[in-house]
Amino acid sequence: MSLEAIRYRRGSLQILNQLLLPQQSLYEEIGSVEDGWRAIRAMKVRGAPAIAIVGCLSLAVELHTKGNAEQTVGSLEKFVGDSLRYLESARPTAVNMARAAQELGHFVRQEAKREGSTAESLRESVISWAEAMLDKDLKDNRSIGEHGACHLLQHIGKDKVTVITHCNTGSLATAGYGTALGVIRSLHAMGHLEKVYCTETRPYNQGARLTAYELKYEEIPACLITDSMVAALMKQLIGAAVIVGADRVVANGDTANKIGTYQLAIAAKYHGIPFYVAAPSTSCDLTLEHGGKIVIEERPSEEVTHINGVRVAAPGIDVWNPAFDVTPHELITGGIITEFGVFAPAELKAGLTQAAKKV
Ligand SMILES: CSC[C@H]1O[C@H](OP(=O)(O)O)[C@H](O)[C@@H]1O
Repeated sequence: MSLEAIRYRRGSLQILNQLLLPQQSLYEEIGSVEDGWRAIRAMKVRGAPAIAIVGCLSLAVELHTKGNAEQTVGSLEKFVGDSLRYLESARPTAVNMARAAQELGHFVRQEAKREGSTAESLRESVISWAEAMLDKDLKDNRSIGEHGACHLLQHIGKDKVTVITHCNTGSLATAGYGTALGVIRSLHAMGHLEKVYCTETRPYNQGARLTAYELKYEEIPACLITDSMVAALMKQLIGAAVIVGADRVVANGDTANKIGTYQLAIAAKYHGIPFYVAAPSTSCDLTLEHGGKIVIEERPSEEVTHINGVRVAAPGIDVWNPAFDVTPHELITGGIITEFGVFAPAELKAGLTQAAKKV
């Protein structure tokens, strides 16, 4: 069984504090929307899908444990709407929390208008909606794993595939199994994975601290490299592919992902290595026509100048610390792997629109 970033039962939400991994494996209670916002902002929990799931479940837990008899349908509807907008503000780039806020907000407005709706029935509906996100994300990730593994085997032309991946897109970024790491898990389970090279992913070190941890935990053949080693590695690889996750894939296929993804894509293009993005449709935002519209989160300079609280940079030096960059769709040469299948960037919008009609 893979690691659990999120532990939930009705009335209780715990998150694995990822700032402490791999040295310490400690779960923390999330008892309210405020707790959820703080944990997401501090990156105790991170990863586009996990952010949305923890955000919505923090609301579910607060509704279950602090809901009161004085609440009316109107006051509850307002509380849910205000809470969702607040949770969206924790981190702006990943679209999943914003999508969940929009969809859950629409659901609540519809439920509130329903004949016979009560505060209790509305509270129950919101909690169930949030709880359903866990199973859906896990199901989506297994489908992404299957579609991605099959596509790679058909197109890489080798019985065993070597994969380069960036950041963390596994069970620690989702409800389980992972997106890009889900494809890696599927290739490994099918006996078609040669090796995974995971980048350390400065400055938060999701690769060295989280992806390496997941891969070693499951004894998946892996090798850790620094971000600066990627091009030199690519020069010597045969039968390789790059698979990364996404925080926001927009209508033309441009993709916001962890800082460093863009240069990985440039190096892959130069070396003729197919570059894939693995993302559920919940990480796609078809309302934005291109990547120039994506807001890129900038984080505290201490994340660059310090590691585990120890200063590694000269005092007083200026720092630029964007958490993400945008990879243009032209560099996503392998395709975009979703739970509905693998799409070329130009096919994504039509493919997801068509798939959504069948759901
Ligand atoms: C399946 S997670 C997608 C995405 O989220 C990560 O960012 P962060 O660790 O800052 O939340 C990274 O960009 C992953 O690729």
